[in-house]
Amino acid sequence: MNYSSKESLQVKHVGVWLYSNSLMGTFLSLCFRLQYKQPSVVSGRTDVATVTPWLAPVVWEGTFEPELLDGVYRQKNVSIAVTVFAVGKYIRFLKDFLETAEQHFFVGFKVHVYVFTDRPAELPKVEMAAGRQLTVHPVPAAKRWQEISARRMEMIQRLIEETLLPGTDFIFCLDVDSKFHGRWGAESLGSLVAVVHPGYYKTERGGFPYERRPASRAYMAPGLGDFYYCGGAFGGDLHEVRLLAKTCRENFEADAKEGIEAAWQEESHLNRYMWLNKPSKVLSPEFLWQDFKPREREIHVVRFSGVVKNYAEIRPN
Ligand SMILES: CC(=O)N[C@H]1[C@@H](OP(=O)(O)OP(=O)(O)OC[C@H]2O[C@@H](n3ccc(=O)[nH]c3=O)[C@H](O)[C@@H]2O)O[C@H](CO)[C@H](O)[C@@H]1O
Ligand SMILES: [Mn+2]
Repeated sequence: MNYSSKESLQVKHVGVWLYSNSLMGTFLSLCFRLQYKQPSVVSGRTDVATVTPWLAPVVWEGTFEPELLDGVYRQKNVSIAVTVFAVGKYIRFLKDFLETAEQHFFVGFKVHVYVFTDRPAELPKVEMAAGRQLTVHPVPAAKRWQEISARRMEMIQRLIEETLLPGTDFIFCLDVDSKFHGRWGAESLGSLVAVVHPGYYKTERGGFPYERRPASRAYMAPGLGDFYYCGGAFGGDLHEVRLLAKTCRENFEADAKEGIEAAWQEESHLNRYMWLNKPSKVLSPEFLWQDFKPREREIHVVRFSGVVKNYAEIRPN
């Protein structure tokens, strides 16, 4: 072909413009390297809902291309923080949690795990891949498990404000009494991310274990509610999660001053928050299953699951 000098200048300008646009650059370079199934707007999973009424994706196996997503976010060099609390006897769950995270959680990404524990001497030794690290934050022991679970919000808020901002892109806050069994990667990233609780994803909203006393700041009136989200896994970008943690913590403390503790502590406050501030991405119960529950038809992959435990033996009260 014979371009005139004017034409070739235009072609060059278009090229420069494309490559100066980082997102476009990402997609162009991915297109050259990646082979994946052609997306379709008329076929896909039909056994589950893949979008909420406020147009947030609901993430299920079969709704995303793992390689494509990893490629998009790896080029952005994103960093991910994880908080996990292992207070009292719950330190026993940490080894499996960390080992399985190495196998399945954001493999190949920059991951920094923050462990909050009163037993730093009992920290398990787990080898971590390059780009992954762990920091221990000592916390006091507690007399009541409700206190531990509720105090998490305060510590997450402080960690974000004092250590993570600015510099870290995303954070996930996870229960320790759980293991990873399958991929948990870039498909989970979003500004405010909630996980649908595995125990209530087919329940009518009237049956959700929300806080039902109007005196509590976690109150949910009958007839309201989207999904029942779990307290054992949530996340998002640092600003959104800071606001969530701060709000839940303030509401929890204001309730406590009036002698009221929500039915499921911070989980109740989180549910109230997510009702008022809709999550930008909803993760299906694949992202927090429970080992004691038989696998259901629509669960094609269990990514993360709570282990069976003897509450009376491991909790302080
Ligand atoms: C699947 C799920 O969503 N689980 C939620 C549910 O819990 P679970 O029954 O799974 O609660 P849990 O006993 O796992 O406690 C929540 C978390 O608090 C920490 N911990 C608790 C007790 C203790 O002695 N030491 C300690 O470190 C630990 O990280 C644990 O994973 O209800 C709790 C009530 O508030 C929380 O909302 C949990 O997130
Ligand atoms: Mn748990």
